Amino acid sequence: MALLDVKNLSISFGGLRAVDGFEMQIEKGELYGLIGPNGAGKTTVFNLLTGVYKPNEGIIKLDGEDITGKKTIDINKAGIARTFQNIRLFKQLSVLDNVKVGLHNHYKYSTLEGILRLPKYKKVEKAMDEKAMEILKVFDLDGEADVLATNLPYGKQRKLEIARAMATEPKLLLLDEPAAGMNPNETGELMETIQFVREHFGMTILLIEHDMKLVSGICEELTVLNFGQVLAQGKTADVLNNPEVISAYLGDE
Ligand SMILES: Nc1ncnc2c1ncn2[C@@H]1O[C@H](COP(=O)(O)OP(=O)(O)OP(=O)(O)O)[C@@H](O)[C@H]1O
Repeated sequence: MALLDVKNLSISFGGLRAVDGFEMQIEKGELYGLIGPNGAGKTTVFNLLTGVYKPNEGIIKLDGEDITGKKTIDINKAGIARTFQNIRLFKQLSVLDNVKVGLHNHYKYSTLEGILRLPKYKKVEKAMDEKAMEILKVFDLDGEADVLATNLPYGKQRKLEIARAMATEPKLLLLDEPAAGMNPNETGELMETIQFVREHFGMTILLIEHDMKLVSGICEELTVLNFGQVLAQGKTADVLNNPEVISAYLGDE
């Protein structure tokens, strides 16, 4: 059974069918790329997978569970976490606190326990600090735990966003253009981070990316979207050599 199984997914905005009959199956542990020209509908697919938009048609199953049309928070609890095209960190919080935000699905105390700083609150906060530090160590960000997120260099902000997503303990990690705005060195490090996350956590990863070096370097499978529809799907090398795919990209220049 595929970890992510999407069938006939569609959404329209006014007269525009932004995503049209979209299908995709991702197996556990796969590193999968979603590519396509600007405006093809890639981010809209992510927004459908994460409950930001409800589809007009179609079914989304995660690990056998129907998550179609559920709220974002419930989809995150079911096991999908994401990062955004424009990094969305809590910029005025510390690196440690950003990761703790991601832990809140799994660590609970009541509002009253929090306001009154009761022993349960203190115990849970301590456990969260320890867990967040553990995650930061894995991402080699523990040295910057107390730094405000806004003061991290760009590449590390991206890494922190991935660390925060991983703190929610997802089954599937969605990365929306992780290399956007990066120089070649930062992109190289990002590729290593993504491969590390896949290997260390056995994570299944779906990423949207325009950087073909990154896509061909780390993705095993690809889906190409064009005008909301799947243009090609399969092994990365085969898809990138597909003449229809090449012409869709040249048409975009
Ligand atoms: N909320 C919305 N309301 C109206 N139109 C929308 C909405 N969201 C997306 N669209 C339209 O749907 C189409 C697909 O947009 P989307 O952002 O998914 O493309 P994309 O493939 O991610 O593009 P890019 O690579 O430039 O980020 C575009 O024409 C966009 O204008």
